[in-house]
Amino acid sequence: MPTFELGPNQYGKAEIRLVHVERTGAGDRLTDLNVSVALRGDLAASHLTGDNAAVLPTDTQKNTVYAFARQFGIAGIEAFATRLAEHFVATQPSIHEARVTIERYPWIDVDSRHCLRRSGGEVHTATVHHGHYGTQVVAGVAGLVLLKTTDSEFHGYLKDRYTTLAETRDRILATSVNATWRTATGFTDPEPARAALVEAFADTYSHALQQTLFAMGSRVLDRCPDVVEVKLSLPNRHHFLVDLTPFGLDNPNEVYYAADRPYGLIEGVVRRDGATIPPEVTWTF
Ligand SMILES: O=c1[nH]c(=O)c2[nH]c(=O)[nH]c2[nH]1
Repeated sequence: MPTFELGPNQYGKAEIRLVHVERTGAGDRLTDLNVSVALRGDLAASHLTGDNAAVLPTDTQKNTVYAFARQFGIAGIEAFATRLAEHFVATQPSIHEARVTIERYPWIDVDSRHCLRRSGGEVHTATVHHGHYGTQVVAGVAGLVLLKTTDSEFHGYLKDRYTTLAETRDRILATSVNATWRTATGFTDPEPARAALVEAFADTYSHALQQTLFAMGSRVLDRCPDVVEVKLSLPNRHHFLVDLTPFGLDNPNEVYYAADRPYGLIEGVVRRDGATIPPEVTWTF
């Protein structure tokens, strides 16, 4: 009968998506992190016999990350990771080593108040349809990630027996803009359309992402006379306020869990009155 032994092992909560908003009078400061924790120590029994006496649950590790963000803020990712790693080793005798890895996603201020754009990842697109009908140019932008730390509400919606969503008068609104626009005349500079999308997202007080979508499309039509219609596909990147009350902490719109899926997907076309889509032009969102 062969015998086997347990080799090196570690465990922890990976990819804890934490968004921290420091609300200052001079504009909100956003920190967007992906935190992973790995712990090592006297953990053989949990693997060999199922005895969990030495196991600090990964769920607890996740809670600690959110609670520390509220209690201590996030001055820098090195300091935040060090505080967490030291905590796990100092407070749990069974844990001898901790590795905390943090990725920080950089954001750029769109205005001096509440709107930011995530840097990198944005793609500009162009699709040309050419045939007996002439040439149709569809230009666009994809992966343009925008976020407002406030000026967004969602309430007054339908409720049925399956509804659990709480109405909110103040939430984070974030999306990754996928937009295409069709011009009547062919080539056009995409920058004014892109700028109009960002500007409308920033300055529209939102009651729903649907309303923001229409405002964004309308702003493009307003600013770009040669654009006939705009198609928008806006994933609602949900940010859920973390309930810190079990840890004796309040959460005045400061610590959020950034969920990646599932997400709402709000899509629509905004066009000039009377604009017709040539049947030859097949839209792709
Ligand atoms: O802006 C929103 N539109 C919705 O249709 C919706 N549905 C939901 O659960 N949250 C939101 N937010």
